[in-house]
Amino acid sequence: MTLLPRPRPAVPRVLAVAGSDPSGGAGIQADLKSVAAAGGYGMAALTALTAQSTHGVTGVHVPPPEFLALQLSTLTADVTVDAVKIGMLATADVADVVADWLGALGDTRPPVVLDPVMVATSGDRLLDRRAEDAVRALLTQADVVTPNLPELATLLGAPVAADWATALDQATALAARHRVLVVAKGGHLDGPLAPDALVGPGGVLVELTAPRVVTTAGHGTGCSLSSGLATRYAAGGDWAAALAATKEWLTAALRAGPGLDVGSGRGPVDHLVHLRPVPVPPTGVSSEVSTAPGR
Ligand SMILES: Nc1ncnc2c1ncn2[C@@H]1O[C@H](COP(=O)(O)OP(=O)(O)OP(=O)(O)O)[C@@H](O)[C@H]1O
Ligand SMILES: Cc1ncc(COP(=O)(O)O)c(N)n1
Repeated sequence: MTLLPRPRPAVPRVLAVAGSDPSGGAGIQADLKSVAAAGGYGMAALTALTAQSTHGVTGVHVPPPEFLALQLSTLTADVTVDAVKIGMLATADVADVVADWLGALGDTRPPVVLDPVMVATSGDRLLDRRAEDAVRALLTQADVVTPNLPELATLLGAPVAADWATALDQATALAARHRVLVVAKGGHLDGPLAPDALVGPGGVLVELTAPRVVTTAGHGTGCSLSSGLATRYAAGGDWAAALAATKEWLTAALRAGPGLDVGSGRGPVDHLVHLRPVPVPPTGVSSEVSTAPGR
């Protein structure tokens, strides 16, 4: 669907449709900080509550899906939403509510970044296995999808990529199948670099490489990347530029995470690193724009 042109707001109003992480590292708590760090105004409609610490998830509570529908309709009857980030969806019924809401907006729907959260890094499931088809169906209503490597493999129905070249091939196949832009993320690979790429049906549009940060404080990087991307796109209207700026910020936030001293497990990144009194050193992120016609 071709979306109606939208004005570029000075302060984008960005809605996260996602789950709650009381430890503040992932989920809507991370989204709100990430949106603020990118200069946006953050809003949140909760899909699910988790009981969670830096050590993992001990419980998930999903409120009635109709209540999510009410959150979404009440909010959007009043507030203009400049971009949407979708995170944890928990169940097929919840995913269907989001699909119905987006469908009803038609060509007035805002740009959508879908982070297809399936399993927390701690290994705990955040999406019912039976809901995978419902998340796949949502791809047609997203502008960009930001799967990690296991999520990319699940969405495609392929084995998990063990190297970056395979990840890029899988991202291209997913982009072509669903006519969506894909951010391939190399956070789960080993090696000295953490590559990401914006990929269209014709291949890589832009590839970004950061030195891998050696840290235990990497909780919520996926949530933070997707909401930062949605916010910067709403402000600037350019996915590649939005991804590059978000990667730069996230790399600095990852480096600064241990300084927060939150929990004894996998701690959060410092979303607000640029507000700290210590100057942020150069991150070493480099980007390479492809000449291939990606989309
Ligand atoms: N150790 C690291 N050093 C630098 N960047 C990283 C590191 N780990 C992850 N990233 C970056 O963080 C973002 C999220 O990547 P990742 O592949 O970890 O996604 P994810 O699994 O969805 O995140 P999460 O762990 O929050 O679920 C990407 O931009 C990735 O390159
Ligand atoms: C509510 C919620 N949403 C998303 C994640 C994924 O983040 P991570 O993979 O870093 O655990 C999470 N742990 N909790």
